[in-house]
Amino acid sequence: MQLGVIGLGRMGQIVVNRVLDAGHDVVAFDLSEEAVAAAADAGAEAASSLDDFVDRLDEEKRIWLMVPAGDAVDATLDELDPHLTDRDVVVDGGNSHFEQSVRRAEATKAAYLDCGTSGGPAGAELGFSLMVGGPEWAYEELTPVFDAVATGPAGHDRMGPAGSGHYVKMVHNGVEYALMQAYGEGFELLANGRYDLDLEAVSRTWNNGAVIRSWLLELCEEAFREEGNDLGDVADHISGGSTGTWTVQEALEQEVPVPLIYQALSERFGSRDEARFSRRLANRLRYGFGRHEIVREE
Ligand SMILES: NC(=O)C1=CN([C@@H]2O[C@H](COP(=O)(O)OP(=O)(O)OC[C@H]3O[C@@H](n4cnc5c(N)ncnc54)[C@H](O)[C@@H]3O)[C@@H](O)[C@H]2O)C=CC1
Ligand SMILES: O=C(CO)[C@H](O)[C@H](O)COP(=O)(O)O
Repeated sequence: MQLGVIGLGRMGQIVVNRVLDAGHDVVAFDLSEEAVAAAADAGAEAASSLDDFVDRLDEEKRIWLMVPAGDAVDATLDELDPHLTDRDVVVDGGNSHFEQSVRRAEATKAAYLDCGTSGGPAGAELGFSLMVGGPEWAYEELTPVFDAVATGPAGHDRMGPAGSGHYVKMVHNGVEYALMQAYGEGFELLANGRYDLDLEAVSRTWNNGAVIRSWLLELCEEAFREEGNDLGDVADHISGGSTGTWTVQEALEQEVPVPLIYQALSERFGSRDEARFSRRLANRLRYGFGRHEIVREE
């Protein structure tokens, strides 16, 4: 089978490598010439432009987009669309908002699969978990590619119609935020608690048979091993946040309570402002109502 891949960054390069390793052919394009050269080194056919990319594809085109979510997806689809027919299949493997995916699926001539991808760059070895939405025939047509990119046949499934793949991935990310918050709070208590603990040893012990073992906990173990028990100079600042925001927005719309996910998102936003206004105001108000000493910046 032949697959065209557009977007050859951290994730797209893994898609290319895994599809090649499974014995398929890959045509690769990226705005970055270095990224295209790296894909060519791995065995892909290099495309020098989007027109060149389309020319190199078989008549029935199978295309995987792994570009940043948002404008890059629309820009790529706008350029591709004049070359597409209803026998072609386009997969968006990025973290697009599910409503954008529904809109794109309606707008493009090709069959459109929205594919939530989990596993991060660490998925290079193991393969990813893929949550796919869109037409059944297109999902079945792309199954050999999904088998290769995922951990195997059990690592992907069709969630439902257009948008459902990215919807499930959005909720996955909300859960990811809440789990990180829970581990963070537990380790913060251990770090400031009654015993002088080796947090790498705690996470290693938990990772071996404990109820709360998980990949995120393995990453906690790695973090304490590599950064030290106090996390060294790792700053109090959490970037990202868009997928968690979408999850909370959707929960509000559906009137489903998600307090843990909301709290985790809120902590993330709070971490970007070292001198939180709300904390400073509370500091001043305690003086107002109780004449508690105002703590001033040094
Ligand atoms: N990094 C991660 O852990 C995960 C990322 N994702 C999603 O996968 C998608 C890609 O992420 P990464 O690989 O991490 O990003 P990246 O920034 O490493 O790579 C993006 C690549 O797309 C290329 N690109 C941008 N606009 C383009 C265009 N118009 N035409 C052709 N190439 C273009 C860039 O040159 C770059 O090589 C994003 O939607 C991201 O949210 C999903 C799951 C995990
Ligand atoms: O999807 C992911 C992990 O599952 C990506 O790492 C993503 O970047 C996380 O989303 P955000 O930056 O919105 O927190």
